[in-house]
Amino acid sequence: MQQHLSSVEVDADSVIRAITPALDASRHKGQAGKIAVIGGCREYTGAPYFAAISALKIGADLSHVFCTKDAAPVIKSYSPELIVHPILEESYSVREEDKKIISGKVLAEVDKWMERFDCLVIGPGLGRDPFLLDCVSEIMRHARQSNVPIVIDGDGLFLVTNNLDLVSGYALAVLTPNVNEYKRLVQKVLSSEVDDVDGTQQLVSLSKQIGGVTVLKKGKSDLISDGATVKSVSIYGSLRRCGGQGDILSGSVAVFLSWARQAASDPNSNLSSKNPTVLGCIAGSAILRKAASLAFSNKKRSTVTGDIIECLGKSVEDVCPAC
Ligand SMILES: NC(=O)C1=CN([C@@H]2O[C@H](COP(=O)(O)OP(=O)(O)OC[C@H]3O[C@@H](n4cnc5c(N)ncnc54)[C@H](OP(=O)(O)O)[C@@H]3O)[C@@H](O)[C@H]2O)[C@@H](O)CC1
Ligand SMILES: Nc1ncnc2c1ncn2[C@@H]1O[C@H](COP(=O)(O)OP(=O)(O)OP(=O)(O)O)[C@@H](O)[C@H]1O
Ligand SMILES: [Mg+2]
Repeated sequence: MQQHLSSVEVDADSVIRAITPALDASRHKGQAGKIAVIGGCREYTGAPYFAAISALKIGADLSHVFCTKDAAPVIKSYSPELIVHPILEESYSVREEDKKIISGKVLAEVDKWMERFDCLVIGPGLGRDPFLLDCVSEIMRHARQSNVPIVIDGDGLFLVTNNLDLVSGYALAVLTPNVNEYKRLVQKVLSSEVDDVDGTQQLVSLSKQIGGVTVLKKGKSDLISDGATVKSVSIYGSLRRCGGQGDILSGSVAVFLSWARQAASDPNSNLSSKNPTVLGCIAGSAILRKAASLAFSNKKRSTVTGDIIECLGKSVEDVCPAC
């Protein structure tokens, strides 16, 4: 009989404690993380907001959003905490002959900031406009050249699934597919259907086939693989499946991934042999689930994504007290 590969449930609290930086009076603004979300268009303004504000609520210092011109005032009005750049354009607002100039301008705007970012989150509420996605492909290429980690979610996964070279072999890329997004990835990369019997082995194959990119497959348990191992996070979350929880997750993974890289660079740390993208996924998933559980215990059926975001701080504090 064929042996099935099983995932290992991780001690997520230990990971969170190992990578979360201590709050220290000598640290300056920015050291706890500068995150940028590339997303937000005419239809979706909630998703990029959820991802960006979650990064701040977990403990990042600065959170930017690069979105379309018409999404920007809406996102700004949700929160003064976010730095919002109204730079992306959709096809409907661009003449064919202006596309080259405009995409050059978009790229120049993002490039001004690129090297300062600790992580990009690409895709929450991005939409699927072809011109916009072409610009975002260029942004991804530049992020990769600058060694900036990227978390790819939502419509970013639509883009990447159809252009695997954008991430293939990039060790600092994380894909966070939901059930649908995973199905499309498996079909494209492995030319097969999702294996419900030996899903763990299939996840490893998927990650390997994209050159060791870390994949966080969302579901009842979140499964994380970089092609070498499979870790599982099954901490109880909530019974509510309101939209936006994946967006929280993407912002959360971005912060913890940045912290994991920072922690591993300390010569006294024993994290240097661990993959920071995997550590970031473990911590991000666990904190979202803990926050969802706290929110659900208060709000039950009326729990919405904003309630979960309000519990992110406590879910970090319970594991890693600030002082
Ligand atoms: N407030 C906002 O601005 C938000 C904006 N968002 C943004 O929307 C964009 C598109 O992302 P997405 O997630 O809606 O697209 P996709 O994955 O194709 O799902 C579409 C449909 O698939 C189904 N379905 C889903 N899960 C399933 C499951 N487990 N098992 C079975 N079926 C399942 C379900 O369809 P139904 O049940 O109606 O048939 C679902 O409605 C993207 O940019 C994202 O960031 C969101 O982040 C939410 C908050
Ligand atoms: N069946 C489930 N049981 C428990 N938790 C789940 C389940 N499905 C998803 N989750 C939790 O919700 C989080 C978001 O997963 P989900 O599949 O809703 O993402 P999504 O569809 O991308 O969300 P979004 O609406 O933000 O786009 C996961 O990380 C996981 O913690
Ligand atoms: Mg999603």
